[in-house]
Amino acid sequence: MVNNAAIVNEGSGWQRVIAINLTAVIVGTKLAAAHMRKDKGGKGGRIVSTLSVAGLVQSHMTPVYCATKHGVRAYITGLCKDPTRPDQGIEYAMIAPDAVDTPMFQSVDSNRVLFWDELKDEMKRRMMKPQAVGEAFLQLLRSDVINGAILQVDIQGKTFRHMECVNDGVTFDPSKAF
Ligand SMILES: NC(=O)C1=CN([C@@H]2O[C@H](COP(=O)(O)OP(=O)(O)OC[C@H]3O[C@@H](n4cnc5c(N)ncnc54)[C@H](O)[C@@H]3O)[C@@H](O)[C@H]2O)C=CC1
Ligand SMILES: CC/C=C\CC(=O)/C=C/C=C\C=C\C=C\[C@@H](O)[C@@H](O)C/C=C\CCC(=O)O
Repeated sequence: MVNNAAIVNEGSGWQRVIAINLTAVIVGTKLAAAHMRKDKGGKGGRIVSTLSVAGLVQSHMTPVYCATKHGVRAYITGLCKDPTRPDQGIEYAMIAPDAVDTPMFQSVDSNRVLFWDELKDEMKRRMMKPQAVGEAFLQLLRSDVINGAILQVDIQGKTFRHMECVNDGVTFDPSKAF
């Protein structure tokens, strides 16, 4: 199961950002986990949530959006560390891209993102094609164990992090995960 839907809007209507980016992730994850857990008759599985670099840093450009992505990281980290998780047979991981050339990015303007006029050139310089994120996603799924992984994707390449955001280089070491 993938939690991917999100919006960005720092203007009026910011409450909806919390509803979609954070509340809906919690609701969806609860529903999926209840269906998937092996100890309750399910088949187990993986739940991957699309974070953002905004879930790893604090940005004055998108403070509400950042708060939701940090919230997702905290929530998923908690599930990842649940001592009953191995019996449930569910793994949790996240992918954290930098700017990507999608309708979300293309629709950004100074009503939705703060300081956009000053920062847009820097963000556009860092922008990736969606394929880069798709390839990273597949790389994540090919790993034997993914519980605890955050795969950061940016124009420098890919970096695996563990839930505490310790940079461990490009190889995910499951022994350091939870
Ligand atoms: N585009 C970017 O620069 C970056 C995007 N992300 C994340 O990637 C994920 C995908 O975003 P993009 O593809 O860029 O955006 P997008 O705007 O192109 O796609 C978002 C999708 O979410 C859906 N959605 C929005 N609200 C919904 C709702 N209430 N119910 C059901 N579906 C809803 C939209 O219909 C759309 O298909 C998001 O979690 C976003 O935060 C992360 C880092 C950078
Ligand atoms: C604006 C694009 C909309 C949505 C995509 C998304 O996920 C939002 C990201 C928002 C903020 C990301 C900030 C990342 C910051 C760090 O990488 C800094 O090193 C970047 C330096 C300058 C950018 C401006 C800032 O930090 O506010």
